[in-house]
Amino acid sequence: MSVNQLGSESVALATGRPFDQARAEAAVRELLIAVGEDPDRPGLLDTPARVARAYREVFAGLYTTPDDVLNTTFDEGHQELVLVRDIPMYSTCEHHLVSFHGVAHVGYIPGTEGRVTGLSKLARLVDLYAKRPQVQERLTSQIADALMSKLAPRGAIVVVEAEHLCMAMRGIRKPGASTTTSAVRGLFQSNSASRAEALDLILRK
Ligand SMILES: Nc1nc2c(ncn2[C@@H]2O[C@H](COP(=O)(O)OP(=O)(O)OP(=O)(O)O)[C@@H](O)[C@H]2O)c(=O)[nH]1
Ligand SMILES: [Zn+2]
Repeated sequence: MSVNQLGSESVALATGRPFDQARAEAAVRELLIAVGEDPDRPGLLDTPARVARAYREVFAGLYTTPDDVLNTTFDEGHQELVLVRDIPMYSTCEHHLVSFHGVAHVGYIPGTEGRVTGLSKLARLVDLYAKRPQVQERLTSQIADALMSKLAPRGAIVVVEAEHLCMAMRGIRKPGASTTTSAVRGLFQSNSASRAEALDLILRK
């Protein structure tokens, strides 16, 4: 079984520990008490278990590797850009544990053998890294680096556009502010014309 199916043997890559439902529930209950709530009132009785399950889902990428995702390649002989735009993306800011969300655009130029992967695998790769405590810059780079190491393309380009709820619902309170990050590798780094062409396709509305 693939570890990305979140089976009982799934363990976090960083710590080697599996998801601990009981511990997560206890932590949520404790948090409710800390903010002055009564976790035993009827509306909150099931909340710790529910939130723990939600966290397991939101952080599923802690238990998944690119090998689980980029496991299908086709020998298409395609030598030009492959680009999937506007992949919906929900991640979690590691500073405040609230969502940042938006879209990711993922492109690559296949290697000399022209091997390509399934289009859905690019979206799975975005999910894998988004479903971890993250910062947007690292999320963007990790997607590009995984593409380079697993597909050996001539180049990879990733652009993420997101709104950070930690900047919208609290703190500086600027809803609508959008952050764009890019990561370019290989040909897109060395050849400014290729980079400009891809960025034009990616950012064209
Ligand atoms: N570069 C970067 N910064 C982020 C990201 N997500 C959140 N941040 C920022 O992380 C910073 C954390 O700053 P701190 O001063 O430690 O925390 P804070 O007091 O809650 O900061 P404010 O949000 O300004 O109230 C904030 O400026 C956030 O906007 C991200 O993905 N990338
Ligand atoms: Zn934040």
